[in-house]
Amino acid sequence: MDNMTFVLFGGTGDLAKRKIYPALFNLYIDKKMPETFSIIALGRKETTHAEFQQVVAKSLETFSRRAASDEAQLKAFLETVRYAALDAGNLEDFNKLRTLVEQREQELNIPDNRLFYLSVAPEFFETIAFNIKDSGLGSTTGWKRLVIEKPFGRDLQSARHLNAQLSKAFDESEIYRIDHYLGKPMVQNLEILESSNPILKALWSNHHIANVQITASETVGVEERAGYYDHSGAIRDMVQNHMLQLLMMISMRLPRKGDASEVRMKKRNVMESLRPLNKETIAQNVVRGQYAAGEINGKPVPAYIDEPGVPAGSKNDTFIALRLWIDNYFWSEVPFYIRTGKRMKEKSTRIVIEFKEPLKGQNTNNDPNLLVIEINPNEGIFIQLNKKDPLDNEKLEPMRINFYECGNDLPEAYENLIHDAVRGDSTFFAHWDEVELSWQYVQPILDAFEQDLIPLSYYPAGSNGPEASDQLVAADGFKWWLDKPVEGEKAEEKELAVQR
Ligand SMILES: NC(=O)C1=CN([C@@H]2O[C@H](COP(=O)(O)OP(=O)(O)OC[C@H]3O[C@@H](n4cnc5c(N)ncnc54)[C@H](OP(=O)(O)O)[C@@H]3O)[C@@H](O)[C@H]2O)C=CC1
Ligand SMILES: O=C1O[C@H](COP(=O)(O)O)[C@@H](O)[C@H](O)[C@H]1O
Repeated sequence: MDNMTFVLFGGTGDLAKRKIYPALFNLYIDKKMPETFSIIALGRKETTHAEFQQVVAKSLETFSRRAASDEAQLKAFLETVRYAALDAGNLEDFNKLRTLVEQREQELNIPDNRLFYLSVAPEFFETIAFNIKDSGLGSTTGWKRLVIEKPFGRDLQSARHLNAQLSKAFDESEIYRIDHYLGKPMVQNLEILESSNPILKALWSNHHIANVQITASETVGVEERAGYYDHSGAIRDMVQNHMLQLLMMISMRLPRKGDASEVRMKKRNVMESLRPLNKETIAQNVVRGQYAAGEINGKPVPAYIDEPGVPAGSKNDTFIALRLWIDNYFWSEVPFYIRTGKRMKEKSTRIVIEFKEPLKGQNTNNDPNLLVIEINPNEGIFIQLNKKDPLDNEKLEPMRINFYECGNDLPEAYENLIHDAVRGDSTFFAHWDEVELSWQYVQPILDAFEQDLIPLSYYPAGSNGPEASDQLVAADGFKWWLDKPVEGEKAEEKELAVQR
């Protein structure tokens, strides 16, 4: 791994403290950082290097999953950190930053390989990229990389504009767009699961798969983020990026583990094969929801509309369900369902693959075979098969074979992604083609919401979403799998003697 400098814009921010310093530190402890590296943190206020190293120490103490083996190890890590005051719009600050970066490169005798991490509000992305260029910070003889946080635009047009601007300072191969779902260990497992297991590979198509369900449900509400969320909604916050990335990862067909360019091509193929939505089809395929008052874990919670900072009469979407079709050789006729929402019954990100019933029409009443990939908060895989009921020879009953990734000491998404960016592997970052095609796919939905063409369905907080979402799936003869029953509702599924 090349020795390098990690320049962190937004080094005083929430994300830096909660995720980025802990990730860098954990990688350092696990010997996954280059032998010699320099970290330069940036914020607007003046602070000394020593004072800021204590800020980092505090963030590690609070948020790191790993502890230093001794004082010397912690001290050595903190010693890599320097702080500089910088305003994104002030070129002179960038000139001073260049001097500091070069000075550290000389002190540490490392080449001018520079990774610029933009952990700042999106309004600063373009300005910072330009000032990196104009100050000469980006004119390296070594490599340079730009790691950029979400959101990448707020619609197709603004995303295209942002990309065109960034491209003036960085090549596409140098831009690493973070989608933290791509850093989740189970998501990074998806390509391996298909490409290295002949059993699954043989079944991975419309011959055997009846439908695919991708759920990301949360119990939290809008929290203190109404200012952002009310202009974003679940469609921009979750669907355009995380949910479509999960769709690409589960449906791309890789003959073997691919490198970044193969994965990128396969993901693009999926997005190009998505059947576009239009004014005629959109209402049958999209459910827009918003939470009403309800209960989460036995505690009453307010409706979205009554949350602090939410404007009166807001029709913002806190829930989306979608039916999508991938019109290619492998997936034609297989519905993919996506569902995500806030204030739902449980926190769960999972993918359920329902297999076709081979004896369809013969009245077997078997439960279908399922392959379930649990992404969050548990990481695991289970397969549902059928077996004979030992007490009744005539009866079949479902059984589940479970695998759970154990240990709570697994690397976090940010750790995986920062490790990849430092190594120069962009496989698990969102490439421009995918981002553009994702915006292209959701744009008609944004327009329909804007024009109020899709009814807003309300759902009680603590439920599994609006009824319209169940109807979307039921219309094709399916149901959402594994939903926890809500209070007072009869469990549809027999409780299985399995540890879940
Ligand atoms: N926090 C999170 O969990 C997540 C955040 N993100 C994304 O990460 C980015 C950062 O978010 P977050 O850390 O929460 O934001 P914060 O508001 O906590 O931090 C913003 C950072 O930007 C700096 N900043 C503000 N104005 C300027 C300026 N004019 N010039 C230079 N620096 C400036 C602030 O420095 P100062 O000390 O001077 O105020 C601070 O370091 C955003 O794009 C967000 O969407 C993505 C996923 C999750
Ligand atoms: O990006 C975001 O993701 C979180 C959910 O992430 P998870 O890792 O907890 O599943 C979501 O709460 C937030 O609104 C969104 O911006």
